[in-house]
Amino acid sequence: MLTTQDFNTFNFIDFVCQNPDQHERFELDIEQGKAIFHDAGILEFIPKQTSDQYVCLSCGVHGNETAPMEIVSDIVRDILVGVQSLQVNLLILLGNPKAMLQQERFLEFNLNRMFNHHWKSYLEADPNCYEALRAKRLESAVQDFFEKSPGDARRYHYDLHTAIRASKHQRFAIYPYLDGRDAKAEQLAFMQDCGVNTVLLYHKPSSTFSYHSSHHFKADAFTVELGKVKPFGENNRDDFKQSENQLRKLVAANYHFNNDRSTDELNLFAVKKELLRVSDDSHLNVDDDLANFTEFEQGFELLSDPEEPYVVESDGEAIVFPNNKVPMGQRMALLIEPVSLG
Ligand SMILES: O=C(O)CCC(=O)N[C@@H](CCC(=O)O)C(=O)O
Ligand SMILES: [Zn+2]
Repeated sequence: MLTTQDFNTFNFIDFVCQNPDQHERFELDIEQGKAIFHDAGILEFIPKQTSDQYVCLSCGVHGNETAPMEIVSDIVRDILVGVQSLQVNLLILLGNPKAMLQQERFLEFNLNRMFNHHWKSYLEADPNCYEALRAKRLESAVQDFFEKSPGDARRYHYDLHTAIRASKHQRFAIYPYLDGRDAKAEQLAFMQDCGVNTVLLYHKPSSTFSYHSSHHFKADAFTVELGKVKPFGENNRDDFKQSENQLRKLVAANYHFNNDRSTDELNLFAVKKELLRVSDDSHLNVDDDLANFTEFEQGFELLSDPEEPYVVESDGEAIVFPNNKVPMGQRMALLIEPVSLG
């Protein structure tokens, strides 16, 4: 059991690694309010002063994306110790503890393809599917958290990732489909303040965690790619400092959202097409080390497939997240094009 004496050395990653099957809820009174350990990797902080801001920071939805877990773990320790001010309702989620233990992206299935209730079909096929059970549990944690917020409260969910490959834009975010709502200038400004100068507007509902929070709870939600995947301990934390500092400001209710920041420096893209695996023979003709946002020339056969190949239609079409190792029906890459704010 955790006591206040342990706070100085508390490491959320180690704690979750040691207790991946811990499902018992326990509460601790801390100097700045309350810490509620709901389940493995599900930790809620309630500040002493009531707040109308509900912030969810998730990381480790892919178990090998270590830098965001290190950042979040440090923030947790600093809240417990009292050196990080806690002025918002905060939900911290470490998404896939068992994949993290193995430093793998996932055990069996990609957790970030299971939200928005997509876990149901996986559970029908296998009632013990770890990732499906985890998606269900994470959804209920987010639901309990956001449903406590009054109607006019601010709800935020930043799902922190790192990308498999290098990227022409080192940090970038996916703004999930907004179901007809407008992109928010203040959110794009927040991304820029985090050092995220590239945003990709998603074009349709999806099964990602950020879309789930955006769709069901009208949260301002993003998937944020903060850098490149590296093993624990090998991240250069200076590369992440700017993002970490803004997240810390947010937790301290010390970040002031504003609509007036210029978006001149923002690279905005929209998804033109999802390239899906449609057969066992679907194959992207890209090198393993090809950087995200690499552009292609018209006429290049980007996706080979006997039935549905994709040939680049115009110069400058680019891709992100190319992956030849996805199951049938899942996306092998996103084809994107630059856009400007309407
Ligand atoms: O680098 C890669 O290929 C994957 C990085 C990653 O995990 N990205 C997320 C993006 C989620 C979204 O589209 O909002 C994912 O693929 O789940
Ligand atoms: Zn990821």
